[in-house]
Amino acid sequence: MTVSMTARKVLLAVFLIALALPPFLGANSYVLQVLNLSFIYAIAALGITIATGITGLIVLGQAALMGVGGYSTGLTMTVLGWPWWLAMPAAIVITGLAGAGLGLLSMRIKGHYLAITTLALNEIFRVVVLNESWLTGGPFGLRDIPVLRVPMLGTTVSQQLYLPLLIIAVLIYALAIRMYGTTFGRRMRAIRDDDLAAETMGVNSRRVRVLAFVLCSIAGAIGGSLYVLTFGFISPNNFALFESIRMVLMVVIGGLGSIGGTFLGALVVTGLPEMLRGIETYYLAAFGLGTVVILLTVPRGMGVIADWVLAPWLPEARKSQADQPVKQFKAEDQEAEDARAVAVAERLRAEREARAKSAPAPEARGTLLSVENASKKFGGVVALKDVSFTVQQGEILGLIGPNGSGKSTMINAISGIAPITSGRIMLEGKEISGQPAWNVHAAGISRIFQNVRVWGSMTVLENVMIAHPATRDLDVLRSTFGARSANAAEDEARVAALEALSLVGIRHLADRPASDLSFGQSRLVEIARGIVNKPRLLLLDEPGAGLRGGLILELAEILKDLRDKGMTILVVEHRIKLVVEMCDRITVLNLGEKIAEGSAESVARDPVVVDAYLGGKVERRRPAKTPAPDMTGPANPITN
Ligand SMILES: Nc1ncnc2c1ncn2[C@@H]1O[C@H](COP(=O)(O)OP(=O)(O)OP(=O)(O)O)[C@@H](O)[C@H]1O
Repeated sequence: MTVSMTARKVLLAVFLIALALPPFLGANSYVLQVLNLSFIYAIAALGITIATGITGLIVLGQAALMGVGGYSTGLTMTVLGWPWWLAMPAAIVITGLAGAGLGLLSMRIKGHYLAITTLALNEIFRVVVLNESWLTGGPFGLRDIPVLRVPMLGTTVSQQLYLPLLIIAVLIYALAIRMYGTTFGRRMRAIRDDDLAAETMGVNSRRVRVLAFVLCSIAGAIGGSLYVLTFGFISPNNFALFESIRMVLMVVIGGLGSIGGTFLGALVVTGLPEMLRGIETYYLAAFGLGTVVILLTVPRGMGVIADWVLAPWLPEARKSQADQPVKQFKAEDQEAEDARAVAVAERLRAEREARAKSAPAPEARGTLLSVENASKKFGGVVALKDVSFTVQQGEILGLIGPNGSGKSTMINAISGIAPITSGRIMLEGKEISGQPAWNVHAAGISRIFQNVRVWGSMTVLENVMIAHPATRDLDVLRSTFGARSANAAEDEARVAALEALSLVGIRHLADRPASDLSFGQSRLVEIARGIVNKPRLLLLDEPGAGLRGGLILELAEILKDLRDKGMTILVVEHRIKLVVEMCDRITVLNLGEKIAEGSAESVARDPVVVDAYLGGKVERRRPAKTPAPDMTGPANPITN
């Protein structure tokens, strides 16, 4: 049974109203204090969800960032005498700067090493606070910090601050959910799913990583500030390693990456141990056991419930993940997919033939890309050696060669993910070698990879929208707060993405999570993603690998269609029949060196090429003056 989106909105409203009621139902100060604490931790733990759950950067030192926020607030209020409304923004800026430093560090330190570095933050914070006691009060902490008061809301501090804390937490969570579905959220998720693919599709991973850490720190700072303003006292113990682990637990119980789940996780991790205090010494053991049972039985944690309720505000992929299990691709789906591919191929062919009758395809118009004496070494391995060739405007150039000849290395070098060791790569006279992948993409070069690399946690539409230039430079504030320019850019990217999906015949899959797709469909998503920015040069690394039947036909027709529309294409492909059918010219590599180039026919005649494919056996197999082999027939050694 599916429950309507309106019903879910009502459910959320009921939940929030129920959460607002305790002070009005006469809940005692202790209960309110525990709930206040859980709202504060919910805000701080959201930082971990943003950095770790959404962007994939493991943060194990959130309590330290919370501590920086807490101490900054406490010190500016006690030493400088600032009011809370000045102290809190100052704390956010100070902690945000610390986060930016962490982000810069994350460019050099990756994965588990980064996790260990953030873990060390806890210890660094503890040692600094303990040793600089002239400023921080050392082990005794800071006392008598003025707490916030809202007299009209009750007599005790916990009563007075209950509603403000709840409202602040709900607002911050609403902003985070909004950010998740906009361009910045998409870029974060793309980096988590596959950072290399993200970079080649124009995502500036450095900027996104730094911003993810800054947002994580801001959440920590707000949590730390509110802690100080609620309790009026802090000591190093309030922000120790144990607190970091507790916040990680909130995020994990909440279902890693689920924003709503983190809120529920914070309520459970803060509240449940207090409820279990009745069993005295065993309460923490019981809590630990309960956590393990939750994680074993519901690996997506409380995110299952939270995402289901919040579905009206979540992007389609998360929504459908919350509603139904991943769809398995079956044999009958494959048949339908094949029939669809053949139909698209026939449509494109008919359109192309009609175009050819009314107007001839544009001629090649000068050099678009020139590779000049490019060499690439991996330690002692020379993958490319002094390779030079050009790609002419509007042509399809095939790059072929036996296994290990350097084809993928060349594509990687052009697309900016594996810079050449020497030589130059020029795009219309401007050097692009040495540029990061996102700048190469912005210059007008798109690529698809040898192995399919779609972002599985996003919808097909989101996958394609990321690569559109309209949203590339939108900052987090403009896109989250829905500035008019940001909304217009989103609309432009959405329309272009749907057009690209139509062109490759899979518009009907736009709202499906990419993880649900077959291999062939994922390949088509990659092509749509590669062409949505209308690149000047499209690089394809074995686009036919793993495809068969109708999809191969469809691929060949799509590429010819793009070429007819003026797109320049450089394609690496092992299926020589496909290369011969599609390409205007062919360049051949062997052992990292260029050994031939020209038309399919001239390349096929070249004994050096045949020799490279047969590994030196050509002379024994074929007399020197035999006619050129038929590139499309099985007798040709290159085609087999
Ligand atoms: N990251 C790397 N580290 C070390 N050596 C590498 C790396 N990438 C490629 N090579 C080496 O460079 C050479 C060229 O590899 P490359 O993948 O470019 O060849 P290819 O022509 O694309 O092969 P295939 O057709 O099998 O994909 C090979 O000897 C390969 O082992």
